[in-house]
Formats: sequence, structure tokens, C-alpha cells
Amino acid sequence: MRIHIAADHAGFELKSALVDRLTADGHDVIDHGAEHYDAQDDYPAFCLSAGEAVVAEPGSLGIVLGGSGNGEQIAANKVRGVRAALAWNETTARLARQHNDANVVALGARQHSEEEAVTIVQAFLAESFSGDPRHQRRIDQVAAYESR
Ligand SMILES: O=C(CO)[C@H](O)[C@H](O)COP(=O)(O)O
Repeated sequence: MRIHIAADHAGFELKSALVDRLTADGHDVIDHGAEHYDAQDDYPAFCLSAGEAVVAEPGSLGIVLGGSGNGEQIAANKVRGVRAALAWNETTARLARQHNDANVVALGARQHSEEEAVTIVQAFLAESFSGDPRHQRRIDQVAAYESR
């Protein structure tokens, strides 16, 4: 699967670990920065770039990383067509796909061990949208608002 990943300084180390792990899992991972560790960098441009790439390439998924994942989720969700979910355990990661058809997952690198974060991301990537009409209806309502 094609995966677009992005992180600021707080998620930088986890991003490197995820690029290695997900590539080893057979995914095609595109890194949208940060390219280097810079303790003063800002997350929006990286997350917006990953979000735009996900929307431009249907079927791909995105991962945005920061200290909490909150700002990264907020930024990614500004891209029309992005449904970014903040996942904080395997269940919320799976539900983001099953119920919300999330195409981007946000994670707080300061909230998890590396192993925990990898497991959460792998759970997100392995899950599919249920296609249940009640979930689709709700997603469509949000999309209708977004396209006004
Ligand atoms: O999680 C984040 C945004 O939601 C950022 O990674 C976090 O705010 C960065 O903090 P600092 O500049 O103090 O390292």
C-alpha cells in the first residue's frame, strides 16, 4: 500500500522508525518531511503535504506524527477530502477505518513507546471501512458540509 507520512520534530524519530518498519512490511512509504530534525520546526506544512498526497492518490493512506498528534490531525483535516483520526490505541485505530473510513491517522509520538505506536499504525493500515450504510451516511453528511 502507498503510505504518505509526515512529522514535525516531536514525531521525527518515530517517523524514521515507521518508515523502516512499514517498508519492511512491504508498504511503499513516501516521506513528506520533516527531512531533518529541527526542534523549532512547525507541523502544518508537513501534514498538509501528506494530506494532499493522500487525496490525490485514492487508495493510499496517511500518517501524521507530532508530540500529541492533535495539531497534526487538525492540520491534515484542513485538506478537502481528508478524514484524519487521532488514534491512541489499537481499538481507536481500527474504528477510525471501520466506522469513519479515515484516510489519515494522527499519532502522538510523546504518548506511546515506539513499539506501541508501530502496533497502532499497523492496526490502522490493516483495517478496512465496514461500508455499513449508517457510517457511510454520516461520512456523506460531513462531506456535504465540506463541499458547500
Ligand atoms: O503535538 C504537537 C502539536 O499538536 C507538536 O508536536 C507539539 O506542540 C510540539 O511541541 P514543542 O514545540 O514544545 O516541541
